[in-house]
Amino acid sequence: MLLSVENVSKVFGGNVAVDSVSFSIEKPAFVGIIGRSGAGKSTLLRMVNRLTDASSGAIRFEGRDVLSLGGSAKRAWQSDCAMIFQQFNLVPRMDVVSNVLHGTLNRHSAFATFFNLYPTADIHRAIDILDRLGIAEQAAKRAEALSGGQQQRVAIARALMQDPRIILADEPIASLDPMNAQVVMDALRRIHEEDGRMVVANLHTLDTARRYCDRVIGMRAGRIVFDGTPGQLTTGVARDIYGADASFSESATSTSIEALDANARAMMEEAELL
Ligand SMILES: Nc1ncnc2c1ncn2[C@@H]1O[C@H](COP(=O)(O)OP(=O)(O)OP(=O)(O)O)[C@@H](O)[C@H]1O
Repeated sequence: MLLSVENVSKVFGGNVAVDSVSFSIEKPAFVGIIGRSGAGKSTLLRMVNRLTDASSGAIRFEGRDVLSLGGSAKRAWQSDCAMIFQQFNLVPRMDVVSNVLHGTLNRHSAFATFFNLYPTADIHRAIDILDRLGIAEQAAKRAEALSGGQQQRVAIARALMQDPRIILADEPIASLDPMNAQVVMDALRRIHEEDGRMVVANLHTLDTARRYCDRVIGMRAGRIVFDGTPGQLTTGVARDIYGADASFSESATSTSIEALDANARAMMEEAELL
């Protein structure tokens, strides 16, 4: 068993954000977590990474309880499961390579980091990773000068600098247009396939989950209401996950260009604009 989440809950005040969630991942799969806003997806990922403390339950990686880790052991675990965020979380005014090198922060002294003194080998590695993601030519630019899709690839490069076993991606494409969303998802899928790293991604669109994931977990109001293959994720199941009524439209949760077009068309027809 690689990763196991056992009866994990998180309560904020009186609000149960994650309600006794259990699942396990046996091999380094590409797993998507879907559900409407507020379902508890972010909180769940943040508990795995130890950014948020769980209220109860256990999370084990290769049998080791990650919720009880402290100090350097906790930091080592956070290196093993790199997080990627919707808003990229780069340092905007800093150049791309330095942003990527920040991924090695845990390994260097505060002094070396403050003065941007990174070993040459790390700099070469950072550029190799950027090259692999198709953005090496952006290396010297400030992060803020890049497109959203490029910035998210810089964030992925920074994560890869940690050489993580798991990549936890919290809505990695929610801020991107469909074209950039595809580039970023393709990059994550390729990293998964070529390096054998586990990817667990919160996704807000069904079609992305169907297209990229080996397994999809559906959350509703803090609970897991679906856990299966993309093939088992029928429209009926999706309706249940999203808690939508009969007017539920798949294209409304889609990022694909065709589906968005179809959706816009339907809305315009409804408004009698066409
Ligand atoms: N730091 C916090 N303090 C209080 N309540 C919180 C906090 N973080 C999340 N919550 C609450 O926990 C619930 C689950 O939120 P969470 O962000 O995990 O959901 P989500 O499925 O990731 O949704 P979204 O896609 O909008 O981020 C929500 O009701 C939210 O308001």
